[in-house]
Amino acid sequence: MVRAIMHGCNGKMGRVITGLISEDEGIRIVAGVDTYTAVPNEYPVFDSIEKCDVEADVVIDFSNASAVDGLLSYCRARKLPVVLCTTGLSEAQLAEVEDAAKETAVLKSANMSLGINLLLKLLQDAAKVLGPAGYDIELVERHHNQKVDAPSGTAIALADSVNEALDHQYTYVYDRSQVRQKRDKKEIGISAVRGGTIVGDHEVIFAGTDEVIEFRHTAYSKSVFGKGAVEAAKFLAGKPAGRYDMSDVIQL
Ligand SMILES: NC(=O)C1=CN([C@@H]2O[C@H](COP(=O)(O)OP(=O)(O)OC[C@H]3O[C@@H](n4cnc5c(N)ncnc54)[C@H](O)[C@@H]3O)[C@@H](O)[C@H]2O)C=CC1
Ligand SMILES: O=C(O)C1=N[C@H](C(=O)O)C[C@H](O)C1
Repeated sequence: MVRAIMHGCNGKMGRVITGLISEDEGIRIVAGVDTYTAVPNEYPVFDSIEKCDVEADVVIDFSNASAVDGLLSYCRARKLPVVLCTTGLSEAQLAEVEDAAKETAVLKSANMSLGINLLLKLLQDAAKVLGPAGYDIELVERHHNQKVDAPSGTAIALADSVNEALDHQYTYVYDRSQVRQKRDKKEIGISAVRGGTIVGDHEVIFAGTDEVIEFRHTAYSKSVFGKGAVEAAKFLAGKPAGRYDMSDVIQL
């Protein structure tokens, strides 16, 4: 039985994971961490990771970018594997993730769903044909009105996947309002929509002369992320130090 610490246990995803794990015989939550502690939990909850003294095999993190530095230090010190799902990390934090992975197992993924992880792969084939053919590439993501980071981590991961297939020749443009000029051929425009309870929607558009090809993924419930995170935690427990991602967990 894998013992997990749920970091961000009282947030939207923390609650989804708590529900999923309560019905899973292969894993249990032995402790939670959240700065918001004014709700009852069925496991002990600490208001910071530093205070958590419960033995565990893995941490699942859905919290806030500001909480990730402390979490990485904690996991490094204890050689504790961590499934890092929080988005909006700075460049310095991304470098810190790579450093931490030299000392413990770190699985970082901006999106734990099967669909997005398949899309990351499919897009590379499309980009290799449509990029050189001169198709313009644009990305639109839509999320709920509680989301704090923009663009979404998934949008950046999708753009990175396309750009990797195109030998990293493209730059990303997030805002066209300050310039009066046509788009460059070698750019990927990324737009963010925020509203209501949209769970997560990503559209990748390849626009050519007289034809448009669109790839779209729509999440209808947060469970698709939760299920992937639980599978990732079971996979990562006991793994040696290193960088992992969802392609190590899901057969694609
Ligand atoms: N990788 C993926 O598949 C997915 C990633 N996410 C990302 O996960 C993160 C959390 O998403 P939600 O659960 O929707 O947000 P949320 O705001 O509902 O929950 C975050 C929780 O973290 C807690 N928190 C804040 N600072 C903390 C700290 N220092 N230590 C411990 N807990 C702290 C908050 O009190 C809150 O309960 C976001 O960055 C989001 O983009 C969300 C869904 C899927
Ligand atoms: O904040 C969210 O809700 C989500 N965040 C992730 C992201 O930024 O890509 C993944 C998912 O789309 C939901």
